[in-house]
Amino acid sequence: MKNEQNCNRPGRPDEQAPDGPATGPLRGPALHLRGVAVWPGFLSPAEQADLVADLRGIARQAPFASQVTPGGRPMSVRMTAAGQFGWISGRGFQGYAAQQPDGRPWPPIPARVLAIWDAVSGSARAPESLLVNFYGEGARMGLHQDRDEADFSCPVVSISLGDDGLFRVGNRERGGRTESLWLRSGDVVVLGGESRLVHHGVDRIRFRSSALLPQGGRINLTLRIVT
Ligand SMILES: O=C(O)CCC(=O)C(=O)O
Ligand SMILES: [Fe+2]
Repeated sequence: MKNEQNCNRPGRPDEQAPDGPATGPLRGPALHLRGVAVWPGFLSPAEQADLVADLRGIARQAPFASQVTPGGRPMSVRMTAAGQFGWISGRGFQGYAAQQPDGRPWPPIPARVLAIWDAVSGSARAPESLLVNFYGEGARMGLHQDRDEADFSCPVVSISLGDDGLFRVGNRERGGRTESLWLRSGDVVVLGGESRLVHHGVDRIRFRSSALLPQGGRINLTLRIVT
């Protein structure tokens, strides 16, 4: 169902003056890669550690699970979620789901994660879904669009934790040239406006390039409005 509200609110943070907005916790201007806004080092090491603690709480209530694509191929990332909607994928189906496979609700989105959305999204609506992807050694995510949400005026906010990940950005259409950038722990990315539907993916991680996660690996959090 299409929600009549949309996410536009005057003065998206990444369109404001280079020295930042008058209020709010934005730290430094964003870089832009094909319209994708990137805040390198948005989170301090202490803030990153706090988020990892929040994620441990989520994983206790909603364990990370391996999923297969609708075509039956195993995905290399392991996933969990928080908020009103998680993501379930298996042979012949994939989509947002209001419950875990065992029928339990997803845990709530941590306040510290909501605060990041408030700082960078420029969205008048609150996020409904936090997807948590864990990339172990060798994991990757192929080029795709995030297009299962109802309202593309709402951005997707992505937070990187742990090992470096090589993030590739293409075009709205399939194919064509792409550009890549290493995302590091604490970086925040916004796919919004013109860049909301660009193809993107993670080619590889640099396993054990960060000491944030004792077992190594990369965690990516995405915040989305689904309805
Ligand atoms: O891991 C990333 O940086 C991107 C993840 C992503 O594109 C997604 O979850 O849809
Ligand atoms: Fe994506």
